[in-house]
Amino acid sequence: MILTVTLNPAIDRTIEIENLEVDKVNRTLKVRKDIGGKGINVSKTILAMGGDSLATIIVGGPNGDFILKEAQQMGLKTKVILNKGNTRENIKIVDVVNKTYTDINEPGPDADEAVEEEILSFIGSTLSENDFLVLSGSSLKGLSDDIFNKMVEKANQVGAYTMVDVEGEKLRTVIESKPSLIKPNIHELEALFNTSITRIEEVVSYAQKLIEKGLQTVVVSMGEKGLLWIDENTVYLGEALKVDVKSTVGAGDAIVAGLAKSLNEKRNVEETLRVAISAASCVIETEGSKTGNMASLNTYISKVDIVKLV
Ligand SMILES: Nc1ncnc2c1ncn2[C@@H]1O[C@H](COP(=O)(O)OP(=O)(O)OP(=O)(O)O)[C@@H](O)[C@H]1O
Ligand SMILES: O=P(O)(O)OC[C@@]1(O)O[C@H](CO)[C@@H](O)[C@@H]1O
Repeated sequence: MILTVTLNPAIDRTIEIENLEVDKVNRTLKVRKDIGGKGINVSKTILAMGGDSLATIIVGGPNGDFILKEAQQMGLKTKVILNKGNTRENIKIVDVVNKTYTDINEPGPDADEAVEEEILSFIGSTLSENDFLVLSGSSLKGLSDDIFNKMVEKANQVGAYTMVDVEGEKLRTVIESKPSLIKPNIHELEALFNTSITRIEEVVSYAQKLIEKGLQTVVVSMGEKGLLWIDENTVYLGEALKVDVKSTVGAGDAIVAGLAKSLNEKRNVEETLRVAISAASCVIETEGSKTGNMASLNTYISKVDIVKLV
């Protein structure tokens, strides 16, 4: 089983604009609303690929109701933890002329006192060996600073595989709990080491420092430059496909979805990277954070180039 966790889901409001200008009145071309938050996107993409997962979500208020209704309509399996505060709405501005993608994310509501205990006990009682726990996205105010560590530790206790896609201090902290795999993008890796990275050799060398701390695998996504897989013995580069980018929202989540689904099916690294990159290509060809249309998935899988560097 793949269990995703979204502590801070969102309604993603995607606004298309021609030539976005700050300090001016801008008129929209199109607006759409999707249910989002990184773990929800991972579950949506797994479902679109014909896979199965359980999405654990903390929701509340009218926005929470909207998310539950949409999730049910799309056939997403959910474990719902109710919170009093209204779930957030995030703005995604796509400038269709200049091809820029701007995110404005709300912090989300405060967590009720009971929520942390509820989520930890659910994870503890649900996961067993061979399961996958996928933790991604931001947290809620009111939850412990080391909430992600606590969730990883629950999974470690039963020998489940843990995948984490979080940023900033949360990433720095969660590494101490030794998740099986983390997926920073290159900017998150730079922030982690307080440096700037230009060459692939540097990405590999910083990722190897994390492997030395006890992680099994570090997957670094690098936008149109593709993806690096680094583990104790090997390094693979998966090259991105050239596609018509409609929205990059959820590209990283599609990578995580492809990794989780393929590793859960015990595919090898090369196959896993092919699936992950192909899923991301399908998602970025899709408007907003609508579920990616996976019609091209198999064609893309056969096109992705994987290079074994070590
Ligand atoms: N412009 C692009 N052209 C082709 N592929 C892309 C492009 N941008 C992203 N991708 C694909 O999506 C993957 C993930 O992208 P990226 O590294 O930007 O993730 P991220 O920063 O975690 O994404 P997110 O925007 O979801 O936070 C890349 O590894 C690549 O396969
Ligand atoms: O604020 P967070 O939790 O870091 O990110 C939330 C978010 O930007 O991530 C998804 C795309 O990856 C969107 O659906 C959502 O709005």
